[in-house]
Amino acid sequence: MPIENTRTYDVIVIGAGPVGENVADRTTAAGLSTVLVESELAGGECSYWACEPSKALLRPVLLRADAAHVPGLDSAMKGPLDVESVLAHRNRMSADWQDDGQVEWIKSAGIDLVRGHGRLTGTREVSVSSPEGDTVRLRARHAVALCTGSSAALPPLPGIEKLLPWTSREATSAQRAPQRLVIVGAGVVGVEMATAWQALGSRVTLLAREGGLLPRMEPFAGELVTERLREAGADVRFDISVVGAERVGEGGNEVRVTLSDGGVITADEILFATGRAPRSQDIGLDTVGLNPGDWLATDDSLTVTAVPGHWLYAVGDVNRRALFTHQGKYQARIAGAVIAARARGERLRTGRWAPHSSTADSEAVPGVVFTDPEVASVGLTVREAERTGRDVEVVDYEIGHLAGAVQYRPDYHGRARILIDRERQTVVGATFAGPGVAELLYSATVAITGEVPVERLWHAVPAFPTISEVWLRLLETRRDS
Ligand SMILES: Cc1cc2nc3c(=O)[nH]c(=O)nc-3n(C[C@H](O)[C@H](O)[C@H](O)COP(=O)(O)OP(=O)(O)OC[C@H]3O[C@@H](n4cnc5c(N)ncnc54)[C@H](O)[C@@H]3O)c2cc1C
Ligand SMILES: NC(=O)c1ccc[n+]([C@@H]2O[C@H](COP(=O)([O-])OP(=O)(O)OC[C@H]3O[C@@H](n4cnc5c(N)ncnc54)[C@H](O)[C@@H]3O)[C@@H](O)[C@H]2O)c1
Repeated sequence: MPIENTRTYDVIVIGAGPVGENVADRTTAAGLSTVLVESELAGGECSYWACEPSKALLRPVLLRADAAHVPGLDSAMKGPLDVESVLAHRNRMSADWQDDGQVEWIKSAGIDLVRGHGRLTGTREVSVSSPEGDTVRLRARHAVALCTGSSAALPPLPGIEKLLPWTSREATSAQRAPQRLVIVGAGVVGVEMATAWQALGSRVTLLAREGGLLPRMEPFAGELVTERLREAGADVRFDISVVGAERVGEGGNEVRVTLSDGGVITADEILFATGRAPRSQDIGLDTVGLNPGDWLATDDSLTVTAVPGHWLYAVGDVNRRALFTHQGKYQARIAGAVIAARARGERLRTGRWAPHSSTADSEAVPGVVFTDPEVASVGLTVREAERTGRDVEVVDYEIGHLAGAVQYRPDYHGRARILIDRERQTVVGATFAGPGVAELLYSATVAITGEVPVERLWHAVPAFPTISEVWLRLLETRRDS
C-alpha cells in the first residue's frame, strides 16, 4: 500500500546538488527548519558527472604537459599515462557514485532529506514521489527554492535516441577509453573532454560549428587550445556540423557520422557536448503559472519574478544566470540570506554589491577551463564590451616573457588580456590563457568586484619570479603604449 503523509517546514529545497545543499545550509543556520528533496544522488551533477570527475581526469594530463617540458623531469615523462590509475582516481573522486558522505553532512547540518522526485503542487506546496511509489506532501511556511540544475541538451538530429550517444555523464564516468571518439560542440565540456580522452588513449575528432574553439571566450584562448590539441594528435575541425549519424557494424558497435561538408567519420563513441537544458520539465511549474521546461528567470535576490508573493526562488544552473558550481553556491548564500531576512520580516538590502543582491552574476563571473593550456576568465570579453556598448581599453601581454613563466616552464607560451573601463578607470574583464593560470583568476576577480582603481593596482606588488607579474607588465604595457 503506498503511504501518504504531510510535513511542514519553513523552507523546502528541491534538488540537493551543490547549490541546493548550500541554500539549505544557510536557511538552517538562520534557524529555519529546512528539508532537501533529491531524486538521484545528494551532491548533484558536480560531484558525480561534472566538476569532480572531469577535473580528476584532467589533473594528470595537465601536470604531465608541464612536467614534460621541465628539464630534469622531461625524460621521466616519456611513457604513456597509467590510464587505469587515472580512472581509479576519478572513481574515488566521484565517491564511486555513492552519496553516503553527502547524506552524512546533510544530517550533521541539521537538514532533513527526503528522497524522491519533487514537484510543486501549488503555492508553497510540494509533493515528492519516492521510488517505492510513496508520496510525501510538503508545505513551506516561508519559501520553496528550486535548485534542480541542468542536463545535457541534445541537438534535434533524426534518430539520435537510437545512437546511444555519450553526454557529459558518460564522458565523465566511462570506465575505459574508446579507441575513436567524435565530440560535437566546442564549448567548455567539448574541449575539456577532448583534452582528457585524447591523453587517455582515444583518437579524438572535435567538431566545432563555429570558426574556433571556446567561442564565448577571447579568440586567443581557443587558438592556444587548438594548437595544443592538434599537437597531442586530436583532429580539430571548424565550421562543420553533423547532418546525420547512425549505429553500424556488428551489434551496432560503431557510429557513422555524416558531416555538413559531405565527409564521413566512423568512431566507437560520439559525445554531444552541445550545451545544457534546465531540469524544469516535470517539477509542477504549470501549477504556479510557469511553463514546464523553461529556464527560471529571477531578479538579483534569486526570487522568481513571474510568481507573486516572494516565496519561490530559483538558484543555480536552473536560472541560467551563470552555469558554474561556485557561482551557484554564491547565489545560494544570497538566496539563503534573502529567505531568512524575509522570514524575519526585515527589509532586503538590495542594489549593486549589497548583501541581498547577486551582483557578481552580471559583473564578474569567474571560470576556468582545465585544458592544456588552462584558460581563466572573469568579467567582460572584448566582444561582450562591444555588444553592451562599454568603452574599454584593451591591454594584452605575452605571458611567456615573464621570468616567472620561464621558471614555471622554459617553453612557456600564453597570453593575458585585461579590459579597463575608460570612464571608471577600473578593470572590467580579464582573460589569461597559459599553463598554471587558474590560480591567477582570483586576483582579477578581486580587482573587478573591488573596483580597484588602476592607479592603485601599481601598489599591488607581485612577487618575483611568479606568473602574477603579468599584472605589472600589463600596467607597464598600457603606460608605454
Ligand atoms: C562535464 C561538466 C564539467 C563541469 N565542470 C565544472 C567545473 O569544473 N567547475 C564549475 O564551477 N562548474 C562545472 N560544471 C558546471 C556545474 O556542474 C554546474 O554548474 C553545477 O553542478 C550546478 O549545480 P546545481 O546544484 O545548480 O545543479 P546540479 O548539480 O545539476 O544538481 C541538481 C540536483 O537536483 C536534483 N533534482 C533535479 N530535479 C529534481 C526533482 N524534480 N526532485 C528532486 N531532485 C531533483 C538532481 O538529481 C541533482 O542532484 C561542469 C558541468 C559539466 C557538465
Ligand atoms: N571548467 C568548468 O568550469 C566547466 C566545465 C564544463 C562545463 N562547465 C559549464 O557547463 C556549461 C555547459 O557546457 P557545454 O560545453 O555543454 O556548453 P556550451 O554552451 O559552453 O557549449 C556548447 C557548444 O556546442 C555547440 N552546439 C550547440 N548546439 C549544437 C549543434 N546542434 N550542433 C553542433 N554544435 C552545437 C555550441 O555552438 C557550443 O560551441 C558551460 O556553460 C559551463 O558554464 C564549466
